[in-house]
Amino acid sequence: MEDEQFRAEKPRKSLRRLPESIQSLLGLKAYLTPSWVESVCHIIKDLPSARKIGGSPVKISKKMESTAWNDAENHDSISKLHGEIALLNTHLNQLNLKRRQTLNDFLDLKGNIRVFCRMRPFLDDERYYELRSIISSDLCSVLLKISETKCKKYNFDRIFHSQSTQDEVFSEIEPVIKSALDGYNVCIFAYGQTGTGKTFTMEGKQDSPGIVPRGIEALFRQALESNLEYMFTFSMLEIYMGRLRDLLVPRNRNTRGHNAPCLSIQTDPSGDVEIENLIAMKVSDFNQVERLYKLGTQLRSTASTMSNSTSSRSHCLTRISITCVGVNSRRRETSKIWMVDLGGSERLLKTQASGRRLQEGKAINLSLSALGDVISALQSKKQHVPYRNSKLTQVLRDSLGTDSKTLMLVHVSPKEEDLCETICSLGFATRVRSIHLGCEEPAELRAKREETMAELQEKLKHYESKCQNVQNDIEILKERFRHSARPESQDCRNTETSYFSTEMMQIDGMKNEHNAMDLTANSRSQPGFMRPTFASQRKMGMNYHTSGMGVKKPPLPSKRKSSSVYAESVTSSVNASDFQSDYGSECSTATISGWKKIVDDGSECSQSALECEIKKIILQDNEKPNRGSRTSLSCESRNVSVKGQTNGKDKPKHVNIENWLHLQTNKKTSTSANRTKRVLAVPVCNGAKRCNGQNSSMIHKKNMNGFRMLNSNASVEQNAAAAAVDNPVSNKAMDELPNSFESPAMQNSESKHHQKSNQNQGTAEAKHLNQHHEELAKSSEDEPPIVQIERSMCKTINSCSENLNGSPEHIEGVEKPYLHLIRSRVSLFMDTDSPEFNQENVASEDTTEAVIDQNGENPNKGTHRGLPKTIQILWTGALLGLGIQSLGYEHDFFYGLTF
Ligand SMILES: Nc1ncnc2c1ncn2[C@@H]1O[C@H](COP(=O)(O)OP(=O)(O)OP(=O)(O)O)[C@@H](O)[C@H]1O
Repeated sequence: MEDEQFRAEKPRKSLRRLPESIQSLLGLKAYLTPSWVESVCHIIKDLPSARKIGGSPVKISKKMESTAWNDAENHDSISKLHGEIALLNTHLNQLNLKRRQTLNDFLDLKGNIRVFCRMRPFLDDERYYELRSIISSDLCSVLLKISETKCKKYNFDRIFHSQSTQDEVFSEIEPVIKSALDGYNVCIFAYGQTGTGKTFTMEGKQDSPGIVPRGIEALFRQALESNLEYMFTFSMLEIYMGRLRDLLVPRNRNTRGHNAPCLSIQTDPSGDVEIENLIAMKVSDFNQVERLYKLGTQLRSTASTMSNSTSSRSHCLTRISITCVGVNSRRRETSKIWMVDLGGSERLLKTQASGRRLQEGKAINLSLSALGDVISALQSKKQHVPYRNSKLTQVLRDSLGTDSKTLMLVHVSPKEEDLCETICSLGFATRVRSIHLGCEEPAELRAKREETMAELQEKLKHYESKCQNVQNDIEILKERFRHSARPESQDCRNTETSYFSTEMMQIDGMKNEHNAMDLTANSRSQPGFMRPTFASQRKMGMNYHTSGMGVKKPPLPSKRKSSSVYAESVTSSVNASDFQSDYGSECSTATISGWKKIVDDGSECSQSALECEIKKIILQDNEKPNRGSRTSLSCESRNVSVKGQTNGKDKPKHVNIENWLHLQTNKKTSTSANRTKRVLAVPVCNGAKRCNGQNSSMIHKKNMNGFRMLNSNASVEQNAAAAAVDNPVSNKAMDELPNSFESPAMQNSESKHHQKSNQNQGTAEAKHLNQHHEELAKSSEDEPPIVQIERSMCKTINSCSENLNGSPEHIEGVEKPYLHLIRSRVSLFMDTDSPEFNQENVASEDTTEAVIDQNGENPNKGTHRGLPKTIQILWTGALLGLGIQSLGYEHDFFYGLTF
């Protein structure tokens, strides 16, 4: 019996171990012959399953049995948990739908366009006036003391008196922020006279943050609490004197702002507005937004006025776009919140502004008036809404209307001397409310409305707490799920990609940048008439950042792109390291229809998606959205995009905001260096001494050459700037550079500072320059002969130039007349022949432009044109002569020539 049992056990044991043995042997397969490996593989394939050996079920050991049982149990519990989570999610979605509906009803009753009034307190230096405040208020009305005997009452949706806190103000704002998450466009304005606290309300102070930081914080918090996955992008722009300017791109004064891509407003047939070329940075936490916002506010146009030392001279618009795909109950797939700090309204007669301040004031007043017209038309449900009357209303077109929520905070000053402005502001508010004095809502109706609103508010609270409870349950289940799930399933979960790829938005910027560079490069190789005009270059952002050369270029997008070109640009992935771009374009509304198509099939784009880069649709190859799987993904992947900020595994591949901010900081610090670029065409490169001579025009040309050779080197720019200090022409050019944005005071101080530092650096930099020439010459061994000739010539010129004062006639074996010839030749090489200097030539286009700017014509024009041909002819002739001589035909040749 025992023997039988032993015999029966033995093969079973060895059979059980067989797969393990073979597997371990397979580990050594690198060392075994291929035929052996093949035969072993066949054995594995032919091996009967563990359960059936010899036609009858094999007895499974207790341990295996219990493991299998555990596995099955585990599997059951996991699938049960999965089911429960899915069920709760469905329930949560239903609750959310009800909550959304209730909130919307509540806001509808409150009014989709509401006007609040905020009274500024007396500031420390105004305490003297305190007793003579002209304004008093209750909850919904303001009483303005016009004279000793006359008062005027203005009604609002809510009044914030002078002691109201930022918290109180935000309590009215918070519901509309929720509404934005639900897919409604929201617009919040701060309106008022200069110095009445608009920026204080919107931005706030460190200890009392305003609507923008609170709103953004609330957005992220609410997104976190929700079971949906959101993607946020941040943009900031200003409207200054009727022009749009991206506040996330520092302007370059030297190119008159031409390096920044032109922002243009696009509206699609459905009425959605997009701003072409506006940067939309993907943000996933409050910190990122805060830093971007700081960058934007630093770049905003402000100036000191009689009323406010840091008066905003433009309208500052902050936009948060919220995208949530696959939730049908949401009003829109992408909604946006605009938070607008309007420029201060002012009575120009009173401020006695002149010049630029006057123009700014006029522009602000005009656009405010247009805004008033639009809101008033919307309130009174007019057929025609005059959106087109100003840039401000064009930009906000889709966020001002019955389908969106608009809040306006009108700010007033309590000072008696500001009475006229206060009357104007309150008059504006009345017009915006479209409720004429005496035509207020009857008390009975109002009471009924308030009653319904209170009911809705209760209902809303109920739904919110229910949603919160369900959300908590889901979290608990998820936690259990995480614990009980096996590593494989966790791996599976980890590989689930978030719908919103981390690169999504920023990469488009890169692509746009690359395309822009590509266009620039291509356009250079095209004949002049085929190149895009300057205006169209700006529109495409082509002349922005020509410095980022050497980047692999995608195909040139044509004006009317074929769908295949677009599909390529949409789906190709971009390396993190490629991120050199610092701007991107936002999808214009023309592309929206195309976008939807791409989201569906990931490869096609309709013809309507032309003229601008598709920003939102650029996904990694492996991250094409799968709409069908959205519901299941949303639950888990939310951790990646919103919650999992600290999750190492889910870290974004690009720290784009870091890059961006770094780039912007660099750009800001290099603004002065850029400025010198524009005067680089002006004399002196090799030492400031040479500038003083009377041959300034000749030296001018020489230094153009020197600059081109080393243009990319920052020290050269400084050197040239140092040289420019000695040259009155260049200084004049520098001072005369038009600056449509910065205040003259700023320009002067910057310019002075710059000149001073350059003077100090001049001599040292000149030495450095020469050293650099030497280094370049040393590193030229592997170069083509033509480049080597250039280098040796440059070297000679430099050494000649250094000795110019000591030995004017004959230097290092080069006679002075030939020196100019060599220089001219070098310049020719650099202009046309040497591929090495192409980049520098690109950058030096500005230089030429600067020279044209100063003198009205290009001094280089025609100077060298005839010379190369003459030299070439002479050189060819000499070679020919030598050849003929060596052949012994010189007599015949010259004899023939005489005839
Ligand atoms: N509610 C308030 N509580 C305390 N200080 C306030 C309040 N409102 C405004 N201030 C102060 O008043 C001054 C002017 O405010 P602010 O710069 O916000 O005005 P503004 O309307 O934005 O002006 P401008 O239109 O010229 O930009 C600031 O010093 C600000 O701190």
